[in-house]
Amino acid sequence: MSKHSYPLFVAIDGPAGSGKSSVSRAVARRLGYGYLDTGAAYRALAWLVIDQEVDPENSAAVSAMLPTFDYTIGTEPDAYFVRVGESDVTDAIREPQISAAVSAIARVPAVRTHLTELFRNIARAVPQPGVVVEGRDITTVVAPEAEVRILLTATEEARMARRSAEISTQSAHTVAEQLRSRDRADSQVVEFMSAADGVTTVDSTHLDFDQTIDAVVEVINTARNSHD
Ligand SMILES: Nc1ncnc2c1ncn2[C@@H]1O[C@H](COP(=O)(O)OP(=O)(O)OP(=O)(O)O)[C@@H](O)[C@H]1O
Ligand SMILES: Nc1ccn([C@@H]2O[C@H](COP(=O)(O)O)[C@@H](O)[C@H]2O)c(=O)n1
Repeated sequence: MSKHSYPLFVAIDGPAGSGKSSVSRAVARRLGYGYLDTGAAYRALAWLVIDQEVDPENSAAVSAMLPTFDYTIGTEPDAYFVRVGESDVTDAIREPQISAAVSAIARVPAVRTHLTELFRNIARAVPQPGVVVEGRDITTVVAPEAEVRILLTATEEARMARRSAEISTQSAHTVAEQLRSRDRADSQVVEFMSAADGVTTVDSTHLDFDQTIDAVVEVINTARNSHD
C-alpha cells in the first residue's frame, strides 16, 4: 500500500510561457500521474464573466458568480477538457480576449480563495499515485507543503520566442507585449519570478523540451527517494 494517503503532490510555478502546462502534462504522462492545470479555472471563470456580459473589473459582480460556477476539468494527461456547466470551453479559454481579461479576475481575493480550495480538492481526488499541479502560486499558496516544489523558468526572451512560435495569428511584437503585460499584472498578486524557500528552480532557457522534462523528472525522483 502507498505510504501517502493522498497522491504525491508535485507543485510547479512559473511565469507565462515558461512551459508549465506543456512540461507538466508530459511529466505526468511519463510518471503515470494526474495533471492539473490551474490557470484553466481562472480562464474558465473569465470566459463565464464575458459570456454573461459582466465587467471583469467589477470584483463584487465577479465574486457573486462563484457559488454557481459549475467547473469541471479532466486530470488525465491524455484526456484534457475544460467545462463550464454543459459548455465545453477547452479551446475558447485560450482566445486572446480571455488572456486579456483573466488577470483582472485573478486579482479578486474571493476568487483566489474559492479556486485554491477547488484545486486542493481536485488534486486530492485523482486516482493516480501522484499529481502534477501547475500555476502561478502552487508552491507558495495552494500547496506550500507539497512533497515536490519546482519553479520552472526561462528568460523573457526565450519565453517570448516559444510563445510567438505557437501563435501564427498575431505578430511577435503583439505576443511579446501580451506576455509581458500579463506577467506584470499577475506579479502584483503572486510571486512566481523567484523561488521561495525549499523550492527547486529548473531553468529551461538552454534546454530543449525533452531535456526540460528529464530535469523535472529528476527533481521529482530525488525528492521521492528522500521521502521513502
Ligand atoms: N524547454 C523548452 N524548449 C522549447 N520549447 C518549450 C520548452 N518548454 C516549453 N516550450 C514551449 O513553449 C510554449 C509555452 O509553453 P506553455 O504553454 O507550456 O507555457 P506556460 O508556462 O503554461 O504558459 P502560460 O502561463 O502562459 O499558460 C509551448 O509551445 C511549449 O511547447
Ligand atoms: N495558479 C494560478 C493559475 C493562473 N492564474 C491566473 O490565470 C491566468 C491564466 O493562467 P495560464 O497558466 O493558463 O496562462 C494567469 O495569467 C493568472 O492571472 C493565477 O492567478 N494563479
